[in-house]
Amino acid sequence: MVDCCSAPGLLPFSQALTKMLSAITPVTDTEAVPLTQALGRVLAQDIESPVAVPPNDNSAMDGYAFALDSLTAQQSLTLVGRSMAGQPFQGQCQAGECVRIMTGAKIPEGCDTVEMQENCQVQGQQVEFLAKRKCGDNVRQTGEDIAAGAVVFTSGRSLTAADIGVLASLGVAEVSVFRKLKVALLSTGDELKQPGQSLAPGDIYESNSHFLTAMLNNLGAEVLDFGIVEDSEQAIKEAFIQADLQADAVISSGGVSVGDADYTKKVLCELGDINFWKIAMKPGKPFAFGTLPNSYFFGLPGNPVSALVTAHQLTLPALLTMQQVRYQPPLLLKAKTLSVLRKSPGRQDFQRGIAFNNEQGELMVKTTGSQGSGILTSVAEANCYIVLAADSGRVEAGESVNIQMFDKYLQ
Ligand SMILES: Nc1nc2c(c(=O)[nH]1)N[C@H]1C(S)=C(S)[C@@H](COP(=O)(O)OP(=O)(O)OC[C@H]3O[C@@H](n4cnc5c(N)ncnc54)[C@H](O)[C@@H]3O)O[C@H]1N2
Ligand code: MOO
Repeated sequence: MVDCCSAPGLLPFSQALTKMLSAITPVTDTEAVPLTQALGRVLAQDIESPVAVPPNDNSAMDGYAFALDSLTAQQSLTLVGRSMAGQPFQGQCQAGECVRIMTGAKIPEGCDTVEMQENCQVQGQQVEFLAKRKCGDNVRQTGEDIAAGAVVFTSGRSLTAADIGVLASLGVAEVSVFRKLKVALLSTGDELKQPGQSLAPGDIYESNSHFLTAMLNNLGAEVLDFGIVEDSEQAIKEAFIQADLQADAVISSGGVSVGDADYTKKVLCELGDINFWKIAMKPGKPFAFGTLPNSYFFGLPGNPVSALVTAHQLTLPALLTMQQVRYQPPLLLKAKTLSVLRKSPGRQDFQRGIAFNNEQGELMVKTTGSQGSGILTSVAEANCYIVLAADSGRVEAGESVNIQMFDKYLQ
């Protein structure tokens, strides 16, 4: 732990992230939820498939099922019955015979191949096959998606819409998930008013808790809104104590810099510990991370873009780790920049960009314009970060840069 009153140098972004994630102990309590409530929840069990998917060999086409051996002998087979999805053919298909079959219907005993009806000519009970087929054509094999007993998902997976479909296909009706995180939000600043209130001279509307609530909703956390806290040491202390009693994580914004009304770090030091403060990133330099007696503490800078970027790049991975989700570094893509990107060496930049394909199909990126920490529209207009290494300087148009596409938490 650093002494909060000392002035440490700027911690490189990747070191800050590693330090923070390694300090976190995840929640362990679990609960059972039905599939309808499982989206975005984190699995607390491995899922072993109780069945094969599909459970039977079945047809991929509407047409006729037969044994390929029959067809090599003659091009025309005798129709002996019908197999529908949910109403399989009951008998045994013999050599020289075929069965009318619909997509998804069970392949009859004695058949191994299906021909689509467009390649068949039917006259009475005789079906003529017009094309050549290989054994197994148009047959979906038992267990070709999932074998019975296979481990489909492991604990720590955040469930997506597709995952919920897969679980349903296994017949799983309810899953064990880790409990939701309780996250307290508070915004410090005498100048802040909530939307809907009127502004006095010098006031501004409070925006940080609003996008943070939206991001936390996307994460599936329970938000405890502690509202606006005045710029006084006592008020901030009382709010931190209350928030810490109720939440797993406390997120504040504002008051982490060096101004006369910046009490966040001081109070954190009195009540708990600062793990680190000040990161070599732009925006977001004065981000602070630490612990309160019962919770983790994330001190976001007040500037809205700085608060949003640090919440997304640092607090979110920490919350996911608390929630037992395995950390996966974001995917970086190479894009050619259309714009000149101004940058001075020293901090890792998370500039906001718009990625697109040009007429040649190349991945391009352009800046959203002014990158000031108060220009929140620079994030709203963007679909990606342009990530520039701490030691890099200005980037010329036409150069290749790393971009990180925005993920579901920002959408
Ligand atoms: N002398 C120095 N001054 C500053 C430094 C520095 O190193 N030395 N760092 C700058 C950087 S970088 C940032 S980022 C900011 C962070 O300051 P604070 O975290 O103390 O934030 P505040 O001063 O409270 O507010 C900054 C700015 O953001 C507005 N704000 C605050 N909360 C909200 C909210 N919930 N919704 C909307 N807007 C909010 C506030 O009105 C200010 O305009 O410090 C620099 N200064
Ligand atoms: O870190 Mo501040 O976010 O540069 O404005």
